[in-house]
Amino acid sequence: MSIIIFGGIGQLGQCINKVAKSQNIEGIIYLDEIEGNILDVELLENLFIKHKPSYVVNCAAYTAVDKAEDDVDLARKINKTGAANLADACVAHGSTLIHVSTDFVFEGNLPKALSEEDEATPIGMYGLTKLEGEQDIINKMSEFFILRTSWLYSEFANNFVKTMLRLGKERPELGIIVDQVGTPTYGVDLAACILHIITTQSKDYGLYNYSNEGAISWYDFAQAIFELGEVAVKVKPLKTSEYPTKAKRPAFSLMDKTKIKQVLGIEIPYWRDSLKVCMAALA
Ligand SMILES: NC(=O)C1=CN([C@@H]2O[C@H](COP(=O)(O)OP(=O)(O)OC[C@H]3O[C@@H](n4cnc5c(N)ncnc54)[C@H](OP(=O)(O)O)[C@@H]3O)[C@@H](O)[C@H]2O)C=CC1
Ligand SMILES: Cc1cn([C@H]2C[C@H](O)[C@@H](COP(=O)(O)OP(=O)(O)O[C@H]3O[C@@H](C)C(=O)[C@@H](O)[C@H]3O)O2)c(=O)[nH]c1=O
Repeated sequence: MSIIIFGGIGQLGQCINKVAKSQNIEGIIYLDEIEGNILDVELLENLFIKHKPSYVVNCAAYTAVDKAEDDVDLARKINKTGAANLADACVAHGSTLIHVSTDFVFEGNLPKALSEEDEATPIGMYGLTKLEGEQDIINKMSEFFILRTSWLYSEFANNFVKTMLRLGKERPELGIIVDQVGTPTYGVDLAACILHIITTQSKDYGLYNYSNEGAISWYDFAQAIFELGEVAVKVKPLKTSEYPTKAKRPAFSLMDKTKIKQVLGIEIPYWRDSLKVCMAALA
């Protein structure tokens, strides 16, 4: 069985590589943004002819949330058109698409865990273009899994955990937003979920939420990182209004994972347990 990972050297791509190696899963091709440019339709056609993938995993994305506000055209090309190109190629070649999306498709103004049925009304261009990508996939094909995840971190690439560890060592005090609540997701856990879908050859296609368990603020997350990493930095809780950013972010984007647990039989670790695993990998 051949599996292609687009965005294969990004954060999640590297997590999939780690888990696949530990599970001795073979036949996975990891492509970077040049050899697997999801905007190049002819390149995609040739890749699909050559590799005949049973599964295609789309980890490729424009993920710079603030920059996307000014760089909408490129964000839309990668997050919408790129996803649509992969959907077209998957339909033409009979491949199943596993696509990764985000909690930032939600406005985040409701004090409840958001299900797959809840309306998505993004408040930033990153979230909007990711939602457009989801919609194109849903309109073009039926054999897809879309996994919405949130606050992704790992020992690989750039993420909040690694930023905090760096800043915590450089500065005596940090101000961290306390009124944005959601759930961190350890990329290795999400990678295991993706590989579970592939190895079980599930046919329960559709849209699913996946994050770790629990609900915390960015402030809580930073405190836990510093505690587990034994970094002695003072952390000050800030309101969103005290930490202005170009893009608006959801205030409450906790996602309900009932569907993925019940339908796909996925077991989800608690966020702090997974953070400990990541911190050990970083040590
Ligand atoms: N990071 C997070 O906090 C979260 C991420 N997600 C989603 O999870 C998925 C994986 O994210 P993550 O691994 O963290 O993201 P990364 O930014 O680490 O990886 C994305 C990869 O896509 C590559 N890429 C960019 N443009 C193209 C292109 N045209 N063709 C092929 N590849 C391209 C990037 O290459 P290069 O760097 O060279 O541009 C990068 O390697 C994404 O869909 C993201 O939206 C969801 C929630 C949270
Ligand atoms: C660095 C820093 C960030 N923050 C805040 C800003 C923001 O609200 C929050 C997280 O900041 P970051 O810029 O690291 O993360 P951000 O890019 O907003 O993270 C998002 O990325 C995209 C790709 C997603 O899909 C989302 O699920 C989410 O993970 O922490 C502080 O309060 N203080 C700080 O010193």
